[in-house]
Formats: sequence, structure tokens, C-alpha cells
Amino acid sequence: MKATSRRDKIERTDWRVYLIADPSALSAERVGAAAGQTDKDRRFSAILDVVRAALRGGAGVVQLRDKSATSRELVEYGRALQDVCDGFGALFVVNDRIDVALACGADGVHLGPKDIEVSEARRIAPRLVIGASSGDAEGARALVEGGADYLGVGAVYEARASKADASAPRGPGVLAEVRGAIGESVPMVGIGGVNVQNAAQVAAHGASGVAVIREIVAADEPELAARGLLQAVGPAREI
Ligand SMILES: Cc1ncc(COP(=O)(O)OP(=O)(O)O)c(N)n1
Ligand SMILES: Cc1ncsc1CCOP(=O)(O)O
Ligand SMILES: [Mg+2]
Repeated sequence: MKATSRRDKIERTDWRVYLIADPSALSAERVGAAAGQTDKDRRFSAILDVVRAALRGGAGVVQLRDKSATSRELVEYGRALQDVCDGFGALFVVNDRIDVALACGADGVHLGPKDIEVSEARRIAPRLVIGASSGDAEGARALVEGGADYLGVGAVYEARASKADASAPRGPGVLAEVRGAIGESVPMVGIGGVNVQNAAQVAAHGASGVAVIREIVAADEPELAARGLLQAVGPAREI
């Protein structure tokens, strides 16, 4: 996203549909049909197509999450995705890796409990948008106090097909608890097993938006999937 400051980026972002671009969720058919010499080339070409489609459908944030790519590949993929997101005015975030986020000029980084701490990341990279994962109200408050710019809260529903070590479903009530604890200080997206059927429930419990892997990456028509989520979430919250 082309914007002057971190705060500007956070405020200009449409948080309602947050795509986690994880190539491991692509169907074999989509990878097989994509352009490229090697399987890795085809996987990245396929995920780029999915990202473009989701952005056309209204996704406002894209995260690169590829647990099997090398550091070099991540930087190459990240540069390409940042470029695509810039074209749509969307925010681009790298999962786990602050070094990769800085190297590819990403807008931000998403950090979980096994990644570098938010306060450390803030010290190293004052201009990066920093997202953090949370599963409860107390942890969420600490993350915001530590400098997190937005939160990913879950797993709201069953998500272990996409993330083997995801928590058991916490239910949408966790979103209301976290929102109660952090107030309107930062955007918060609900994550884990979110789909077009339950997205409205996620929003109704105080989330600014929904973060999804399978619902878009594994969809036959990712553009329609993103558009459906956007409609289900409804009008954007103030935060
Ligand atoms: C938006 C968003 N929320 C939560 C997560 C999960 O992050 P983490 O707990 O670090 O797990 P991995 O995704 O790294 O396996 C996320 N990636 N994005
Ligand atoms: C990365 C992540 N963090 C918590 S659940 C999850 C996976 C979400 O994937 P899906 O949207 O396919 O359930
Ligand atoms: Mg992580």
C-alpha cells in the first residue's frame, strides 16, 4: 500500500477480508494449470493468481504464509506480492519473518507466540505494521500494550486442516471477550475455520474482519469467495 506512515496504512486499510496466501492450500488442479517450469514456480504463479482474484473481489489485506519456502524464495515472493497489493491499495504482510518483511519492503509482519516478540519487532522496525496472534483477552491486552497494530484472534472455528497446531475451536465468544479487553484501540480479525456461512457471526462478535486460508485459496472462484465474505461481514467498522 502506498501511504505515508504506518498509522496512515492502518487507517486506510479495509480489514474486512484478510487473505492468508498459503500455497499449501491450493488444489492440485489449480497448481497443475498454472504457468511455470517447476512445481514451485507453478505453485507461486497459482497463488499470485488467487491473490489477484481475491483483491478484485475486495480483499483489503494479504499475508504471505509459506512454511516450506526458503528465505530467498520468501523475499522474491514477497516483493511480487507487495507490488500486486500496491496496485490495489491493499496492505501486504509477511507471516513470521521480520527479516523477510524488511528485505522485500513489505508493509508489515504478522507475529505469533513462537515468533520474535512484538516489542522487539517494534524496536527493530518502527515503520512496519505489526500484527499479532491472540487466543484470549488477557494476552490480547498485553500484545496491544506491547505495540501490536492489529490482532488475529482464534482459532474461532475448526482450523486444524490448515494449521496442524491450531487451538481447538474457541467459538465466536472469544472475539467479544478480546474486543471487550482492548476496546476500539486496534483492528482485530477473526481466524480459523471462517467461511461465508459464519463470517457474519464473526463480525457480530466485534471483529473488524475475517482472516481466511481455505475459504479463498481452495475456492473454485477466489474472486467470488472474497466478494461473498465481504458481503457477509457487512459495512466496515470504525476500527
Ligand atoms: C491474521 C493472522 N492471525 C493469526 C495467525 C497465526 O499466527 P501464528 O500463531 O504465528 O501461526 P502461524 O500462522 O505462523 O502458523 C496468522 N498467521 N495470521
Ligand atoms: C493460520 C491460522 N491461525 C489460526 S487458525 C489458522 C488457519 C486458518 O485457516 P483456515 O481459514 O483454512 O481455517
Ligand atoms: Mg507465526
